[in-house]
Amino acid sequence: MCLSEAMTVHLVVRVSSALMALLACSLARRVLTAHLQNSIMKLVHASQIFYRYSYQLPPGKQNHTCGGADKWADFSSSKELFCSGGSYCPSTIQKNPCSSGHYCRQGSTSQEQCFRMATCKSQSENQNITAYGILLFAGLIFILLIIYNCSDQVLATREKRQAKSREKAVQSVRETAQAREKWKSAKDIAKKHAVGLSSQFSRTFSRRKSTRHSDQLKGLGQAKPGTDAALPPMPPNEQSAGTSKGKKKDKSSLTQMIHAIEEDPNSHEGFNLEIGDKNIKKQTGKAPKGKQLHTQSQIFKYAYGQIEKEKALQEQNANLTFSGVIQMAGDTEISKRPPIEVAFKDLTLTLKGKNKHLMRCVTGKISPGRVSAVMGPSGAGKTTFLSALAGKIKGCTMSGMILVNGKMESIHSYKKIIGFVPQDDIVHGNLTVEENLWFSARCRLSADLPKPEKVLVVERVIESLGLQAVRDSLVGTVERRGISGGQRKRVNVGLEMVMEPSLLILDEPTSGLDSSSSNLLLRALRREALEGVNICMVVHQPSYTLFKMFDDLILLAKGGLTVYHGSVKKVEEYFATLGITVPERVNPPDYFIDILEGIVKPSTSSGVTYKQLPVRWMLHNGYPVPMDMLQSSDGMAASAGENSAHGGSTPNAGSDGQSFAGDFWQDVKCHVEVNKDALQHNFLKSSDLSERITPGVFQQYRYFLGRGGKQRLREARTQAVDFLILLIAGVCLGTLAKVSDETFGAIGYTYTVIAVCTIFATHLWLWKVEENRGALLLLAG
Ligand SMILES: Nc1ncnc2c1ncn2[C@@H]1O[C@H](COP(=O)(O)OP(=O)(O)OP(=O)(O)O)[C@@H](O)[C@H]1O
Repeated sequence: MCLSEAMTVHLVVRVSSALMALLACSLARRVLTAHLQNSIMKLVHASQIFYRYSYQLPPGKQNHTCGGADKWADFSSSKELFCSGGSYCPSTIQKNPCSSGHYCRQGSTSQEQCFRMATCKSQSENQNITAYGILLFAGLIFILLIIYNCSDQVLATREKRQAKSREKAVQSVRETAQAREKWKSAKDIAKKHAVGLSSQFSRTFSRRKSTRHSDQLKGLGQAKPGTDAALPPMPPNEQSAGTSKGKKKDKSSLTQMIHAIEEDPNSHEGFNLEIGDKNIKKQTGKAPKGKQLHTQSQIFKYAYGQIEKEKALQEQNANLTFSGVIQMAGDTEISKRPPIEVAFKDLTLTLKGKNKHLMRCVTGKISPGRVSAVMGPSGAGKTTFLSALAGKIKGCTMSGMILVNGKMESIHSYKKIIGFVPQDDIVHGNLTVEENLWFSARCRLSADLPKPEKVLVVERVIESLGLQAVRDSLVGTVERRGISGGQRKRVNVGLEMVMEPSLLILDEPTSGLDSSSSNLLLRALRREALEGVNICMVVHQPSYTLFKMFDDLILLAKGGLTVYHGSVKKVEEYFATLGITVPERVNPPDYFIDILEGIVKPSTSSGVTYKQLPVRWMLHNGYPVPMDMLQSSDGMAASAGENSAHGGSTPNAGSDGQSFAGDFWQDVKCHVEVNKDALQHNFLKSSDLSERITPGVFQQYRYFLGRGGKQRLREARTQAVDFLILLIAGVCLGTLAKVSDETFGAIGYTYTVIAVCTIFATHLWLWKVEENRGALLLLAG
């Protein structure tokens, strides 16, 4: 009975049942009593879930019953329960050694044939598959080497092709522009000649005409029948057709040309652009939407052609007359964005839970088409002010009003057309400059805008931020050096510019930039303002030239109090009314900020102190002044601004006398409030008034996947090295660790886990070292 049972056991079932039995045995031995074991065994038996093992009789006990197989046995202490490895047991009484070319694992009832390239000596328990291992190892190394060497090539080839078609487009546009210039100058010459000729003709004709006319007059009465004079006068064209055909035809076409030139001296009639927008314009009758353009080269040609045209228009603008400006304003070519004007009245922000004022009684507005600078000492609340404007403030209660386009609407309703550039970088280091901009444009521009138009937007931004030279360069990460810091800052700004915002808010975009880069950036922003964009930015220590490039200034004192808000041109005039004059050769913004910091004592005859400046501004504009501020300005109480600036108490603060539990409770409350705000900010939907339909979630997810793929491909080199290290580690440890049936290679697995952890820990450490190295280099410098 035992034998027949043993012979019917299938290999797979046997292994699984052995595994189950092993686990159960080792556990049961420790935990269960013998009685419990028997009960379980009976249960298992009755359920018929498990098959029994191939059983081998103890040596020398031929008549031994097979009852032992029905009992649980501890595998680790009595191996002989199974047919031992290297032999096979066709019956319970027979044990044969495994022959060469075969292998017999523990508990075998027959010997197994070795695989083709594997070697099996006689009495082998396992086949030797080293050859397979070497092949696999070589194959994996080969694949990793391919990834290491070619991963960059895939993207590089694509980029090269794109760059080529772009170069071609630039070349063609340049040629077109040159040809256009030639055509224009030829036309000018022709025009001059034509005008000369026409005056000559008119003189000759008028002479002849007068002669003929007098002849006609003379001959009217004496004309003989059958002569010309008797006939009614012919229309001039017919006349010319009838008589001196050649000359007169010349004259008429010349006249037409003169008229054409006189009507539109800039027309390029007779001059066909290869893929110029003018041609398309003629077909559609209005500005092209790029729908007809399909190939990359066509799209680039269109974009560059358009940019060239805009440049020419700008050059013309430089010496525009007043009437020219009026014409320009009506020109549909200059696209205007939907305007966003933000007005704020008595804006006060108080930190929840702590009752600390971050900003107080700020009143004013920022307008479309103007560039406003927010300045003030460090910690004055500039970033807080920008965040409040953009509707990004969290953990604060806000009082006062914010009006958008004169209405009480939530700023969130316009979020699709509001760009926000934070202080920290938002670029992706392992994408190129162009890829970063393109991703932002695709996700945030209107979904129905055709691709060529999006390309045009991106190209325009690259051009205006002076990023052409680095457009194909990686932005760079800690591990991989990329573009310079200044260029990186510009890319940050570009990410928001490509979404064509109506309100653009920037937090210190010029920090860390040299004066020429700052100038370039501000010029680009001014160009945006020309399109009606409302620009508001925090700027630190601008040079005088830069300062003069702003339209408006919002000067904040510590505690988020306004000291001045108005035109840049009038700031010195205002401070002069307070008796504060900027000394010679001192940069006005630097001087004002030094005063607000308390570093410089204003040289004033009126005795105004820096603490009084916010109240003076309020009184100057007739704004209501809170009592505590009024008292503080009179020197009767501690200044609210000063308190806030130094992190002290404000209206209801009284933490000094609070117990630890009270403080803790305040902190918890504050934390909850901040999280609540964050949740509301992310999940509460406000109505969309931006009139822009951006790509849907799935479309954006598709773009995101594309970007992710590129990033992974860029990191492929590092990952290939990681896998190579893992592979070698695995081979080494695998060779060292003995794999046996009892442990199921658990030691090998443990080693591998340790190796993986070590490698990742090393990576982390390396990143830290890199970061610190950067910091140390800075310190050393
Ligand atoms: N969420 C907040 N929790 C606690 N304090 C805050 C919070 N937000 C701002 N503050 C405090 O408000 C003050 C103004 O901060 P803000 O970052 O607006 O200053 P800033 O003028 O932009 O400074 P800097 O020029 O140095 O960037 C600081 O004292 C800051 O500690």
